[in-house]
Amino acid sequence: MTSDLERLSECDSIISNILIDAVWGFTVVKTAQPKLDVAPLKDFVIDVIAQYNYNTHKLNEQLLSMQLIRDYLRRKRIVYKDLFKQHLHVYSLLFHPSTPVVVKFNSRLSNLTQKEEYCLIATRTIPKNTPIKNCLATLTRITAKQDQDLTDMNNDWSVLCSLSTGTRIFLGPARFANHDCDYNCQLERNKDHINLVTRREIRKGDEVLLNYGPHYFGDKNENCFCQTCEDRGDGAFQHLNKANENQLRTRFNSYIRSNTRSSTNNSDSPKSSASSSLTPLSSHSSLDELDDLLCDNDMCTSDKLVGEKECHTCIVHRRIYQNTWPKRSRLISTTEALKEMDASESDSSDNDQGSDYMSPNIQTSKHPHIRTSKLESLNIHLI
Ligand SMILES: C[S@@+](CC[C@H](N)C(=O)[O-])C[C@H]1O[C@@H](n2cnc3c(N)ncnc32)[C@H](O)[C@@H]1O
Repeated sequence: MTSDLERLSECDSIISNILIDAVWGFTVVKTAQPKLDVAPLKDFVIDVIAQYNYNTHKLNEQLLSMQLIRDYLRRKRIVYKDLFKQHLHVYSLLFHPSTPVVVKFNSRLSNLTQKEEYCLIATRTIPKNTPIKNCLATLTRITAKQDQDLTDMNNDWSVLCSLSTGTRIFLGPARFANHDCDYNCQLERNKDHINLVTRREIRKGDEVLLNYGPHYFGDKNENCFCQTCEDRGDGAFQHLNKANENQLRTRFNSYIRSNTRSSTNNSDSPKSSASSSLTPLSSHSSLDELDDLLCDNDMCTSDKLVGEKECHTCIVHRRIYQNTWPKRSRLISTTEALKEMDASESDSSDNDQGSDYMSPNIQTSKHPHIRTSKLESLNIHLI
């Protein structure tokens, strides 16, 4: 019988493959994990996200109506279909214009672990003690045997948390939070999901970081590669200095091997081109600098013009949000724009969207009957 964990991990792989890998050109789903052939559909997926990113329910409807997904779900039991829909929603929320984090490639950690590592980066400042909006995970209980198997497999998408109710695993976008001994977030459970909640203010450009526990990376985290350990000469850095980076890698890899029953597959090794072409995240020294960058890919810096020189991340981001990375605009229908106008007239205090909705490019020529000046004041991009 299929367990909760097997169902959730399959959903997570299929959905990550569609909504992260196909869209951004990443490889968060490794070769051994289940996936569908979404490559031919990636433009369709990006277009659908561009059209419905502000309305997650509609976005899900559109994604679920894709033939590939319908064919895939047709063979599945109802319990799986329901889980898939719920988990799809959790991932679709990442694209909402009000979501304050993005999944990014992390070249620093990839260089150290010699695996392809991703992370969560804040795209705006998030105050202390605040749940990170739309960055959730789904919890599932696991048995002691599954716990052991996952530890043996050193599964990247899993962080185990021993709660009073037993061992559980969380899957969903929050799983991209890496560990740092000086973490800025913690997991908190709400009714259906778990949230990442800030322990201190997280500033725009900062990585969202969790504490996986004191012995996740070996005894007293002696194999931890976090920035804090590097700064303090602790964890994996305690006996070695920067000149011994190769030793560090060898040490981490032998730690991985000693915890791995089945051998890791080829896709676990970092993309050589990606790791060399990406600027380490720590290079964002000032907050304002992030506004000037198109993204954290050094092929795409502020001294280059937008357009043909944009990198893949920027091109896709612009297609989805009509804006430069990491700014998000809304792309909504005229009906909805009018509804928003009425709503804003009746409730001018609703400022939830803040200054992150930035789209001055209202296509008024297509919609001459719309009250343009009001729409402009709402910063709404019409379709
Ligand atoms: C839950 S995942 C976090 C997301 C992961 N970077 C990814 O791309 O899927 C846990 C994995 O991230 C990496 N990782 C996270 N924090 C780390 C740290 N402080 N030191 C070493 N590896 C870390 C390890 O490869 C670990 O197995």
